[in-house]
Parts: sequence; structure tokens; C-alpha cells
Amino acid sequence: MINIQIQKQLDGPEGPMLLDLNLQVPMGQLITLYGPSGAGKTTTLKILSGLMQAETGKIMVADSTWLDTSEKICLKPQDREIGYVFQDYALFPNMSVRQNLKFAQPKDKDSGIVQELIQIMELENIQDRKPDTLSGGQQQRVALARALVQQPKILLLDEPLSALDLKIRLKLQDYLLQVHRKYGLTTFLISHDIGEIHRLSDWVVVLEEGSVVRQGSPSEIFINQNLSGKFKFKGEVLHIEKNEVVYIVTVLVHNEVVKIIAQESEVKNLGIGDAVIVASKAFNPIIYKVS
Ligand SMILES: Nc1ncnc2c1ncn2[C@@H]1O[C@H](COP(=O)(O)OP(=O)(O)OP(=O)(O)O)[C@@H](O)[C@H]1O
Repeated sequence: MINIQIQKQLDGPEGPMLLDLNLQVPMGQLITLYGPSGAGKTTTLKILSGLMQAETGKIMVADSTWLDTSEKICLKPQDREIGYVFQDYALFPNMSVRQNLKFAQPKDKDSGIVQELIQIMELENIQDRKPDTLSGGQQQRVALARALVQQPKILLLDEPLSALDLKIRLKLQDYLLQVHRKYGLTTFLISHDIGEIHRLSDWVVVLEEGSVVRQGSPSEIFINQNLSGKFKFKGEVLHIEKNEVVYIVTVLVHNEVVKIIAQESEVKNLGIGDAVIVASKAFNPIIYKVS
């Protein structure tokens, strides 16, 4: 179990904001932090990694205490067995792919891991190249491999795929799931992409203004939302994207872009540019064509 209880005063988007979390998650899961900009998602990952300090709090990972402000315990980032991947790849530009991985490898750890990750992440053909000769997707594969060379228990992913186009993103999601499972990691992902969250996550934690406002499985969070009142509005279909089990329909309503989860039967006759009504039905939004 990972037990996170942290408090930190932040300068929120609309003034002072208290990041105040009390979160328990089982080891081995892929947990997504979801929520509006400025909610405190990145700060949470930074405090977990030890790159930023909480004012008060406690972080327990299985039996080990990473942080306990009342006991003045605060493990250094390098002692926390964490791998971190950001949106920008932050690779060493003067080193080849293999050298980037070798450099990250702890001296006392298994030397076979670099070769293993080169194979898993399919980096053989680019292992002697420098990062600036690689595409974004290739660089992000290297960044992921480099984080895993350290054989972390916990992988922190701060919107690692958001700069990539959809096709590459889907491929990278497969790599992510593969390594998450193979190495028995506990992974914290920040993502705004509902399709990605559905594909990858076991558990979703929704943060707003520094607090957890909801948590549950992706379906509980995005499909079975209990909407309090009925609503109905007209819009235009901008995009339809198939996820493994559902469709995500992007609809323009006035100046708002809204994403709706829909079943196959609901999108069968829908096309880009169609006028639609988005309405609540028995607490779940449904979508249907009006012209
Ligand atoms: N060291 C700090 N001290 C005070 N305020 C901070 C500090 N670091 C970040 N903040 C503020 O805390 C708020 C939350 O930032 P954070 O980066 O955690 O949000 P986020 O949910 O990751 O947002 P986004 O989705 O835009 O990346 C922001 O308003 C930010 O300006």
C-alpha cells in the first residue's frame, strides 16, 4: 500500500490554495491523476519524488517511510526508488541512446538491464544515435527506458505522451503498459486524455483546487457519473475516436469543446460536422443526431 498524506500551501490559479491530500493506493496499480490545470497534479508527483517538500505530511510506501514531517524524516530523491518521465524528454544531448541509458544505471545494479530495455523498447536500431537526431516518439521511448534502468518501484509520468501525435501515442501507451506489468511497477500518470486514461488506468484520482474530489475506476469516473440535474444542449461533432471498448465524441457546444463517452450504437450514424444534442438520460449523458 502507498499512503500519502500531504499538505502544502500553493499559489493557485485563483489565489492561495492548500494542496491537502489523503490518498491510499495499492502497490502494482496504474493510477492516473486527472483534473484541471493548476489543481496540484504535478506538485503531488514532485512531493512524491522528493524534488519538492510538503509543509506537513507523511508518505509510506509499503513498510518504508519516505516522509514524516513530525519525525523530521525526508528521504532524498535518489533513495526513493522512483523513475520520473516528463513531457519534455530531458535526455543528455551529447550522449548516444545507449550512453544515456548506461549513465543512468546505478553502479551496483544488474548490468543486463540496459540491454533488456533496449530490446523491450525496440531501441536497437537507434542505440548509437544522439537524441537530437530522433523523433519525439523515439526520444520519449528512450526517456522511459532511462527511467526504468534505475529499476524503480514507482514510475511517475507527467503527461509523457501529450506532445506526440495520436498514432505514436497509442504505440507508446502499449510500451508503457508492457513495462508497467513486466516490472511490477506502481505507476502514477498525469493525463488529460480520456481515451488514454481508459486504456491505461486501474484507478483515477480527480484533483480540483488541491483536493481529491472523486476517485474510482475509469468507467466509474467518466461513464457512470451521477449528474445531479438534467441538461440538454446542441452542438457540432468535431471528432470521433474509438477507444478499446467505447467511443469518445468531441462536440463543440457554443465555444466549449466537450468530450462525451459513447457506445458503438450511439455513434453508428454520426459523422464529423453533424449537429447533435447532448443530453442526460437516467444520469448518463447520451448523444443523438438532430439533422
Ligand atoms: N513551489 C510552489 N510554491 C507555490 N505555488 C506553487 C509552487 N509550485 C507550483 N505552484 C502553484 O500551484 C498550483 C498547482 O500547480 P501544479 O503544477 O501542481 O498544477 P497541475 O495540476 O499539474 O496543472 P497543469 O495541468 O497545468 O500542469 C499552480 O497554480 C502553481 O502555480
